[in-house]
Amino acid sequence: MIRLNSRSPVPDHLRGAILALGNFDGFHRGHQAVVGEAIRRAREQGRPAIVATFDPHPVRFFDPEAEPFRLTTLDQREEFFAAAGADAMLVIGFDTDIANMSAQSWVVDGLHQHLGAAGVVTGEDFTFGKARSGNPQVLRELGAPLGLEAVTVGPVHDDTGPISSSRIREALKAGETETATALLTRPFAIRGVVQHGDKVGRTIGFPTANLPLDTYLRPRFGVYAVTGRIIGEDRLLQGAANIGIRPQFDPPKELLEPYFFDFSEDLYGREIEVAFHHFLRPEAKFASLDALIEQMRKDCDRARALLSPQG
Ligand SMILES: Cc1cc2nc3c(=O)[nH]c(=O)nc-3n(C[C@H](O)[C@H](O)[C@H](O)COP(=O)(O)O)c2cc1C
Ligand SMILES: Nc1ncnc2c1ncn2[C@@H]1O[C@H](COP(=O)(O)OP(=O)(O)O)[C@@H](O)[C@H]1O
Repeated sequence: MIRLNSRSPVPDHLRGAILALGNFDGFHRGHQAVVGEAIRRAREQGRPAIVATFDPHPVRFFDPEAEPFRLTTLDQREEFFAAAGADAMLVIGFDTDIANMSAQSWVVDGLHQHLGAAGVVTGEDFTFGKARSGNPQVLRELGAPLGLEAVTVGPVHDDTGPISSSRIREALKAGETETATALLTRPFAIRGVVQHGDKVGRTIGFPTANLPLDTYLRPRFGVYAVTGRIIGEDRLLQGAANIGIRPQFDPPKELLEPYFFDFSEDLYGREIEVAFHHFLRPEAKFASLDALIEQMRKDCDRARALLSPQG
């Protein structure tokens, strides 16, 4: 998919697009409805469909020390937008200039002149521009004279209420993985490049591919039944993973460490994605290494059972 940058010119064939405007970090059911509506309108009108996203996330720009909260990386979002049928992703590089842009300038200079957009679809609560002065009504009023149609899509609800990224974050922090999966329509997944670790895993019969957590939201620390895939390959691996500080080992380090079943390849330097299916237990420090190994065997048995079609 074509990746546009808010600073570079837009190729001619992508002008006149319908833009889904938002951040879409989790790409949860609510985000999917907004993006889906933009793509549906684009197809109907024979126009290209572009999906916007911010990088860095505005919250991180305003508060660089904020606790990590991301549900996806840019690469993960790009895959979701492409699968939904978008023609391009517009990455809005959030910086001081963007933060200080008025709502008027967003619409006239950004959406109309820079992008040449014919329509824009947002959620009902989308705000933009300096001091969040822009909202869907402002978008409609400023857009109308420019031939820019602004449409909103209401929140998607389930039995508990509107689906939101904060509900997903709370569920993941509580270890309620299955709830997060339902809201996202897929399991929460961490993607990264496999690093070298302490090489202890192989000596205890459980080699684990070490992944940094970066700015990803920290789900409840502990052991999970996971699936994994190597980016660029079709195979789906199954496994058990520890995410946390590994209290059994010194020094404590925040890591995601999946052990994949029936697998023995070298993964160093490869990009992999680990999806969280079921929380098994909190991470712990055991009386001995043998006690940990015994527990890891049980974890793997449970993970296999849960991940099997009958589980
Ligand atoms: C299923 C599973 C469960 C684990 N449980 C724990 C645990 O409860 N406590 C802990 O300190 N390490 C636990 N680990 C171990 C670490 O994640 C990791 O294997 C260890 O730090 C050695 O990894 P390294 O050689 O890759 O650095 C677990 C690993 C797996 C695969
Ligand atoms: N089944 C497996 N699951 C995870 N990693 C595996 C597996 N088999 C082989 N590996 C390889 O072994 C490495 C992990 O071995 P380990 O002894 O834990 O070393 P490190 O401490 O460097 O992670 C992984 O990065 C990967 O390259």
